[in-house]
Amino acid sequence: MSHGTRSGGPLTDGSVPAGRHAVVVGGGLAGVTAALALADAGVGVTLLEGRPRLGGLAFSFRRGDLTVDNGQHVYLRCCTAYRWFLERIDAAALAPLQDRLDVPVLDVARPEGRRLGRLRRDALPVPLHLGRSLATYPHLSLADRARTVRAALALKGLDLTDPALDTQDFGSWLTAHGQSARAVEALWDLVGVATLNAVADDTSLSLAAMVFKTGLLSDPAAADIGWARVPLGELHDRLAREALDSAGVRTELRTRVASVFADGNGGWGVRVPGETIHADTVVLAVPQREAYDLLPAGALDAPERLLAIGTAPILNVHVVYDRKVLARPFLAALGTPVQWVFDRTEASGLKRGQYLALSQSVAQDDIDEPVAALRERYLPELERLLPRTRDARVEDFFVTRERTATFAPAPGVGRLRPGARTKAPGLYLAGAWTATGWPATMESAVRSGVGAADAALSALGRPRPRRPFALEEAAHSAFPGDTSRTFGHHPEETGVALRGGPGEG
Ligand SMILES: Cc1cc2nc3c(=O)[nH]c(=O)nc-3n(C[C@H](O)[C@H](O)[C@H](O)COP(=O)(O)OP(=O)(O)OC[C@H]3O[C@@H](n4cnc5c(N)ncnc54)[C@H](O)[C@@H]3O)c2cc1C
Repeated sequence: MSHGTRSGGPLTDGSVPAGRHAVVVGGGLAGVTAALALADAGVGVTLLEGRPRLGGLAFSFRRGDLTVDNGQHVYLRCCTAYRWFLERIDAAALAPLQDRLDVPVLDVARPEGRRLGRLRRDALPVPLHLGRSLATYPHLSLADRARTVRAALALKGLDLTDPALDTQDFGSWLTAHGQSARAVEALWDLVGVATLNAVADDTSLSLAAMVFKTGLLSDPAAADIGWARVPLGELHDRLAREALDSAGVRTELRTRVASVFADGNGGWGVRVPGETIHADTVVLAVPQREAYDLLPAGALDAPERLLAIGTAPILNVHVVYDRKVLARPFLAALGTPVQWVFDRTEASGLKRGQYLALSQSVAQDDIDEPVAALRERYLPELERLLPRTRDARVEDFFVTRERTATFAPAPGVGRLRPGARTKAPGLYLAGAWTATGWPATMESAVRSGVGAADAALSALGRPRPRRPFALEEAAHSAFPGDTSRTFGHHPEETGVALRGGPGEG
């Protein structure tokens, strides 16, 4: 960037009208969303990202001829905000959803040998849509299956607006509702570990109930799984950048923000190396620790709470075989340290053989292990899981480590997560870790970006869209009284004019 002092926004002639400049700090999904939402509403936006790419925690890199994702990412049909985001950047076709939820679950630790089960849905109303699948799920005893249905119905009855839920842990609740250790392993943690990045004992009942209610007990199609058939960078970096460019957002990569300060004229100064950018609105869409460092004094009542939000690691183990060893696009595993295995061959550009990525959540035990130790641990496990690997040659083996992949969804985390508004006028927070009601997901990141943009537009007095943005309705139905959310206050005031949003037409 050049040196000097200037206003944010598209700086072609420096004549952007006052009251319409926003700087968004952080080019992850939250920041890109906030920038798009503000620009779509007519605000001049500068997006500042410290790294040489957009996409934050969901990105790709090159390794020889392969394009590798730092971690396998999936989303569900109920992720309405992330689905909007995909549409907005013209990428929905590149990350399609299953027609119907169908998860192969392979147990390799049964005395009688390997056994494949499936979690899938029928076209029946909730909760019958899962009835047949649960009734025939071979990884649970008959008694466990019956008790699972009873617990699911009890979960469905929980009031997500009850703050007491966040003080309890999901594991104790499951035990109190008759769930055996096996039911937790083969069902509740199978889903929960992948979506929450914590085992039931370490998870807030509030967040767990939100995930299971929204994903499995709201709409029959809610848990249909979607994932990118191209590298994540194609979506979150290249196509996001194209959308930002055509919306008129000025995007600066490799531009790390050093501080944010009140400029004395009712606006904000944003310091980057060699320069200060002035703006009326600043959205901090950075991780919680960085937000803590950048927040001016007095912007939050208890900023130290941000530092109390824990983090949790995810490890991805990448193995390239010289031949095809897995016939399905993905599977979940039981009775082995391997959790979920995805076929990445096509997305990575591999021309010969097969490339598998093992997505290992709750990876505290593995995250600092040397590659050699991980190789020794996981290759034999893959031989147990996928017999065809026994004759295959390993062409490449490497790992990607994300030590702070998500915030830890521990009991009590709910009261630590701030909303989009701060006490400082014109300064907003976004990020998957803010108070969206969702665990640390792409959905939470996009929702937070919409929430921050919405709060900013409301304060700027920007015209509201005729129709409330559909996310608002979706959020209300999931969290009817969640006052920590930052979508607007009343229907005609809510939502951001997001092009291509499902409520438009
Ligand atoms: C391995 C892995 C697997 C995952 N799997 C899934 C999944 O299957 N499904 C799912 O929904 N979610 C998944 N997630 C979570 C999901 O990726 C995140 O929740 C989401 O991407 C967070 O987006 P964000 O914008 O809130 O934050 P981030 O992605 O952290 O973005 C913050 C950005 O701010 C930038 N920044 C920080 N400080 C500054 C500064 N001072 N100046 C300028 N820029 C700055 C950072 O460089 C970064 O780009 C996974 C995450 C990981 C790591």
